[in-house]
Amino acid sequence: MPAILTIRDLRKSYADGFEALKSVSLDIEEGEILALLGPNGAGKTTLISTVCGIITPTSGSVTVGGHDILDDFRAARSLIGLVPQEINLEPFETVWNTVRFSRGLFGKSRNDALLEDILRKLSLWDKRKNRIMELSGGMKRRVLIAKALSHEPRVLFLDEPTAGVDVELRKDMWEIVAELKASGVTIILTTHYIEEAEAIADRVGVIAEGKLMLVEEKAQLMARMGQKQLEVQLTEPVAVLPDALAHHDLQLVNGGGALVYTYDTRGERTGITALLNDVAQAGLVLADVQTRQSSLEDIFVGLVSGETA
Ligand SMILES: Nc1ncnc2c1ncn2[C@@H]1O[C@H](COP(=O)(O)OP(=O)(O)OP(=O)(O)O)[C@@H](O)[C@H]1O
Repeated sequence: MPAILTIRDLRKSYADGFEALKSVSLDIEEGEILALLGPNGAGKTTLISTVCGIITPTSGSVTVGGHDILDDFRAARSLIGLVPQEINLEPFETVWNTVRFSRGLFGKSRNDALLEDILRKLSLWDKRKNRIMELSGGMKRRVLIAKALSHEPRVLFLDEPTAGVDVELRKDMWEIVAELKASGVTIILTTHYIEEAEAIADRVGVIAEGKLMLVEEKAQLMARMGQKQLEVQLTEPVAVLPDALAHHDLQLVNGGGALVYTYDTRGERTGITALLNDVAQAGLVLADVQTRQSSLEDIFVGLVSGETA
């Protein structure tokens, strides 16, 4: 799949000198869902706002569908839909007018059938004549999505779509995102919720202190999550790994005082029994054993705290 969005060496320093983005590079493929995870203040909104032309980058480049966001702003921006974090709707306007005006702002010709389709998909059709002020918080969030889709963007940014919403609405949002993907829209969403990234993303990016620390297929991250480590502490340290243990995936740690064995919990066999037999055969005596499972949360916390996961 070709990249629909290309971000190269993007940097943003705010007027007070604060460096909110430090050389971010990223390619986003057409039709994928990318979740950007990061703690408060990591730079997620700055990244999205820069791509959407709300913030001017200090350096670097961004292209959307081949259009540069600075040199060819209108063409680039017309391919993007943005669902912001804050609800920024006109309270006295009706749902229908809100969505219709938004399409008009992008200079697109009137297309009531398309808007009807969008509102129906978002379960807002029955509310089309209601004023925004008469809607629940969850419905307002749906209107934000309808508004962002009104000019038929190919890339949709959702900035923390489920922050502060109840569990039911969160699940609804996930379904909406899945349907949008099925209709061919590329989706980039920011979130604090690791389970949200697990539930809906094809790829997961972790951003911390303005840097993109990792971008990886969710399936690969999940495979990493499936890994467990067994640490075998020895009564007497050894200088080198005995030959009899060479065929096991082992690391000697703690100055030779412990062996770390990494295994896949999803495999049919973990290999632990064979390993412990071989350890005994090699004449090593166990003082203690413990296991540790790495999760996406471990990986995330390790990355954002500057430690390796
Ligand atoms: N206009 C500004 N001037 C100076 N610093 C700013 C400005 N806007 C944002 N920042 C700083 O840039 C950093 C990144 O902010 P940003 O809003 O991009 O983070 P975020 O990852 O979206 O956070 P959150 O998850 O809390 O929404 C923060 O330290 C923030 O204080």
